[in-house]
Amino acid sequence: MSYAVKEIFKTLQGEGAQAGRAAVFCRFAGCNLWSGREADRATAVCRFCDTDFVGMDGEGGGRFAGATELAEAIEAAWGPSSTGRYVVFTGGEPLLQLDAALLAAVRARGFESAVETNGTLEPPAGLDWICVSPKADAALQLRHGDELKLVYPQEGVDPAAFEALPFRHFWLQPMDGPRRAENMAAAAAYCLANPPWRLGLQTHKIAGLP
Ligand SMILES: C[S@@+](CC[C@H](N)C(=O)[O-])C[C@H]1O[C@@H](n2cnc3c(N)ncnc32)[C@H](O)[C@@H]1O
Ligand SMILES: Nc1nc2[nH]cc(C(=O)O)c2c(=O)[nH]1
Ligand code: SF4
Ligand SMILES: [Mg+2]
Repeated sequence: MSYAVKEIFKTLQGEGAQAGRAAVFCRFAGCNLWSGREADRATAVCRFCDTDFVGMDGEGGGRFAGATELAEAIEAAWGPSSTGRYVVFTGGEPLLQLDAALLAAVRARGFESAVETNGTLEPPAGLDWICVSPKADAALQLRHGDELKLVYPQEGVDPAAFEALPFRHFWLQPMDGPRRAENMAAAAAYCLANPPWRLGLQTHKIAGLP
C-alpha cells in the first residue's frame, strides 16, 4: 500500500521515557479524531492538538509508493551512522497507515521503532515501543503498551481510571495552549499526590527543537 506522510525529520524524542534520544520522526498525514482544519476544531473529538498533520507538504513529506520507498527516506533522514537507529511513527494518527511491511522494512535497516498513538486502533506486530495517549471522548481500544501518556487536564478524565492497565510508565503531560501554566501546576500537583504518575514535559519545546 502507499503512505501519505506529512513530514520526516530527525530530532530528539521530546516526550516520555525515551526523551532525549535521537530519532527520526515519520509524521503520517491525517487523523481519525480531527480533520486538522481549524474550522472543525471546536466540534472535533480531539480538540487540543498541537500539530499540523494536514497534507504532505512538510519537510521530507510526500506520497510514498511502498514500504521500501518510505524506509529508504527514513534511513536517509537518519544519515550514515549505524548505531542507535530509532524511528518514531506519529501523526496525525499513525495506526491508520502503519503496517507490518513498513515495520519490517525499517527493522531490516537497523531501526528500533516506536509509535505515538491515540489508542483507538490496534497496532501491527513488530513495534519496539508503544506510547498510548488516551483522549476523553474516544473509546480506548489499545489498553496495553510501554507508556501511557495522558494530556492533562481533560474534562471528564480521571487518571485513576488508567492506573491498573499494563503499562510500564504513567505520564501526565500538561496540555499546551493558552492555559499551559495552570495546566502545568495542576499536573504537578496531581503527580505529587498520586505517585504512580510522573510529570512529563515536552522537552523539545524547551530545547527549541521540532
Ligand atoms: C500530535 S499527537 C500524534 C499521535 C496520536 N494521534 C496521539 O494523539 O497520540 C502526539 C502527542 O502529542 C500529544 N499532544 C497533542 N496536543 C497536545 C497539547 N496541546 N499539549 C500536550 N500534548 C499534546 C498527544 O496526546 C500525543 O501524545
Ligand atoms: N521532538 C519531538 N518529540 C515528540 N514526541 C512526540 C511527538 C509527536 O508529535 O508525536 C514529538 C514531536 O513532535 N517532536
Ligand atoms: S488524536 Fe493525536 S493527532 Fe489526532 S487530533 Fe488528537 S492529538 Fe492530534
Ligand atoms: Mg509533537
